Amino acid sequence: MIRTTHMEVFNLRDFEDVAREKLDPVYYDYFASGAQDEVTLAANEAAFRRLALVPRILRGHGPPRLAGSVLGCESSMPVLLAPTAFHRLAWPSEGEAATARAAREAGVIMIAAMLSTITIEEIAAAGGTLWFQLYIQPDLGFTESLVRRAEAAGCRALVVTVDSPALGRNERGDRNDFHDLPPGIFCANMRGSGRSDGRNDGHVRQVSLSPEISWRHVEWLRGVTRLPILLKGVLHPADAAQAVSCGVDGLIVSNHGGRQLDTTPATIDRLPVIADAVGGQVPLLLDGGVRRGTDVVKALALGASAVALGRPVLWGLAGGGADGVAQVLSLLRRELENALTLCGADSPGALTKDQVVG
Ligand SMILES: Cc1cc2nc3c(=O)[nH]c(=O)nc-3n(C[C@H](O)[C@H](O)[C@H](O)COP(=O)(O)O)c2cc1C
Ligand SMILES: CCCCCCC(=O)C(=O)O
Repeated sequence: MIRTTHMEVFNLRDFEDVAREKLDPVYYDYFASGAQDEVTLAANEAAFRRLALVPRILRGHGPPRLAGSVLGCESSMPVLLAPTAFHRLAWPSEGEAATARAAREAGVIMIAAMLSTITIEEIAAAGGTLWFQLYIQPDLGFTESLVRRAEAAGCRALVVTVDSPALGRNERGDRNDFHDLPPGIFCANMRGSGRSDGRNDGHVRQVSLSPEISWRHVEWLRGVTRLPILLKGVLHPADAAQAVSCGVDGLIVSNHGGRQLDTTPATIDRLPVIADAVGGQVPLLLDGGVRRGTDVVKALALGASAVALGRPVLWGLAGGGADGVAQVLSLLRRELENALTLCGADSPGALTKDQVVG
């Protein structure tokens, strides 16, 4: 159990307090913040609190089974690690390698961020099942070289982030004048060769979040890889339907943890309309504000195959490296098991949408 001078952790929120105590305040703000007024950041958690769970009774079964698979990848519970950038700001010695080790030991899928601070090959050396998150770069030759590296490293799916035609306006970052990584920490995957402009020093300014990225690029990507492709950042049912028509294999209902367009709705509030639009043709995942086993249960009941965790993983990492992340995952697993049991469900698939009321 991670303990600091005056804190013990009993749940995922407690880890934020530990991390705040340990982190440089500028890095804490980078991890914790949302865009502008942070309306969406707050809405994600508030929406989970607003929804109520209706248990079913007298089901007479054993302990719930949490294990299952998503897009052919086994997972010990329906929880993935969402892609988050710059893990060496939280755990300088190892960064993403510590996160990957904890995910492997917990038997869950880690979505490695393109903007990791060690390379995808180094993460793969530490990790179990990995998916690779991609911001499609206008330099398609470079983008393809990243895809080939992810494939060669053994990544089992590509997660294309589509909510970032520009960077969200982060005022905590502006106030802290935090616009680049400190010396010695880089966007490690961006340092490789293969860029048509020859720039390869891994500085954040080399990353392009471009409004030119379109469905044409998704079609292009579909043609260059056989890996399953998920789009991350889908909130509109028409986009969800178009993604399925484009041959996309899965969707992540996400508002980037409230870091991109502020005042977008909470993800859990968008899940039902997206689930209706997709009609079970591809798996749906959800992230944003998942902090409790009951949150996971609500998302599963409303149509998600699994959820992804963003900040709590960073808090665990900052608190204790791989051990801290392991503890976050183990706390959530225990809560999920308990919540499923109390809901009368022997597995995630036994939940029904009428068990969530608004
Ligand atoms: C510090 C930080 C960095 C992030 N970096 C990325 C990233 O590089 N790529 C991406 O697609 N999403 C990124 N995200 C968004 C997460 O993948 C995820 O959507 C979000 O954190 C989920 O919300 P939660 O933090 O409330 O769990 C980042 C989020 C945070 C907090
Ligand atoms: C132009 C670099 C942007 C880094 C964004 C990483 C991210 O998605 C986030 O912080 O959120």
